[in-house]
Amino acid sequence: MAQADIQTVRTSKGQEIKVHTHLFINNEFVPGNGPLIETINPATEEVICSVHSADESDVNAAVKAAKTCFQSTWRKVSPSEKGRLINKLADLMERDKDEIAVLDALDNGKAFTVARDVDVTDSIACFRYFAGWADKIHGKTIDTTFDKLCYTRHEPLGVVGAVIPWNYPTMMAVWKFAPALAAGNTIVMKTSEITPLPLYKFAELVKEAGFPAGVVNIITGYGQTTGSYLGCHPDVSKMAFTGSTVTGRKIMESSASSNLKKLQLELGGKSAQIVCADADLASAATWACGGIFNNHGQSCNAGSRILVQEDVFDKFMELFIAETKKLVVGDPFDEDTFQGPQISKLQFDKIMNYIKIGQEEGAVLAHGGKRHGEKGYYIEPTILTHCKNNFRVMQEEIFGPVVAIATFKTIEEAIEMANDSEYGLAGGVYTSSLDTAITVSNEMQAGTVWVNCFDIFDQSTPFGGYKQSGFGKELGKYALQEYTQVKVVKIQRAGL
Ligand SMILES: NC(=O)C1=CN([C@@H]2O[C@H](COP(=O)(O)OP(=O)(O)OC[C@H]3O[C@@H](n4cnc5c(N)ncnc54)[C@H](O)[C@@H]3O)[C@@H](O)[C@H]2O)C=CC1
Ligand code: BAL
Repeated sequence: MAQADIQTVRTSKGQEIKVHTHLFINNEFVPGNGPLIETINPATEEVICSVHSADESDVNAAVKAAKTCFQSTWRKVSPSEKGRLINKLADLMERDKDEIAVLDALDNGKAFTVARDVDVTDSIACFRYFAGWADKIHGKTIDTTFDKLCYTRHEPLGVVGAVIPWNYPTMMAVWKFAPALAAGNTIVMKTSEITPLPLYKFAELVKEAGFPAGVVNIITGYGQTTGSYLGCHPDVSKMAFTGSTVTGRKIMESSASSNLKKLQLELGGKSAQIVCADADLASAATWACGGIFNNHGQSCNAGSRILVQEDVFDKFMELFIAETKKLVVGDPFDEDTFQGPQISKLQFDKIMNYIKIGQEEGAVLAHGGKRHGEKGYYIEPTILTHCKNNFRVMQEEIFGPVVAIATFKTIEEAIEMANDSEYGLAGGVYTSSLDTAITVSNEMQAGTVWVNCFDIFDQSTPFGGYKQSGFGKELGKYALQEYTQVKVVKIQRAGL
């Protein structure tokens, strides 16, 4: 398994970056004992480099570092100092924004401009938001009887384990790091084995910012081994997970069979975008197009079902197809690229198969449907119309640039169709009626509802699912509850 830590990687434009490929434990880059994992450039199908992975002994070492640091150091660091360190990390990310974005784009295939201006920019804002919370987390006194003093303390959990997916390699990590650290926890993060590179750059910045050794530990490896060791570890107090519903269940099983660790699961989705006849259709077409095709359709909240009121179906489709035709598919490092390749051959094949399944079920292929180019896992933005809600393409998460469109007659019918799903992550409604907007927002079984917009995030607003899209909230003040536990202290006053 001997491989030097630092490897040089190259973009399609000839830019060279040096990256760490060893595990980051206790503020040091150390070789892993698991198998070397090749990470593939989805735009070229070629190997970028190999990274070390963590076996059980490495996971144990990372958890031990996090536990020791929590007990001996981190819990004694003042909240304002924690906030200062988190802000410092945000400053360093700002300085090295382009380099992190290059690694996000190279490893994941997303457009470099999107990685820089959305993923990394929003991640920096997320750190700054939670840095501000670090010294504002506190309990309260509760009056009970005259002879007692009662108060609550919002205490950290200890060692947090985190497992993240490949669709937002930097942002999904930061959504967990920021509240976990602000609330006073230490953390062991397992990156996706498919996109390990950006977080090793980030690890360098953790050390440079001056975090004590062991506060942040970053490892990679396969889910069924490395991820499972972390999920089963008795010294991990909580697992924060983003990924598939199938894996979410496994993480629950790991918790149940080990120490009943607290869980936060952000899982799959099949979010509906409802287009009402009274909507501004041009605006709806623009938002709905981004709502499904942003990040190549590889978002848990992707608006992958569009429900259109039947009177305006033809007009909406004309506008929606025109918007879709504007999307530039190509090399992630071209300035005007909107959509790069899908993440892997596995995902490419899965998505192409769904396009076939949809047509076999009776959907009409209104746009796209084919591979784009000859090299790389590129798929044309694809529109399937005349779908019924029981079609597999309307019920199953495709996680690609494929939208399934159906029509409805009444708002009640649209709400019923939107809610006829095992998922409940998000949804949207386009209407000019305030009353319809409120009715649909109230009735939709989803953790986020967008009105006359879609896929808008802010670090101050919570995000998380209903039903089989998981539980627990990321972002906003709500996220702090996920990383703290409440203790009540009851003091008997002497002589009373
Ligand atoms: N909600 C979301 O943001 C995401 C949803 N997905 C969905 O999942 C499908 C499959 O994609 P995958 O990459 O296979 O997702 P996945 O859920 O298997 O992988 C996500 C992460 O979980 C880890 N993992 C896998 N098994 C584990 C286990 N037993 N214990 C602990 N960690 C484990 C993986 O190593 C990775 O880091 C996609 O087609 C998509 O539908 C995938 C990625 C993100
Ligand atoms: N769109 C950000 C959340 C996610 O897809 O995982």
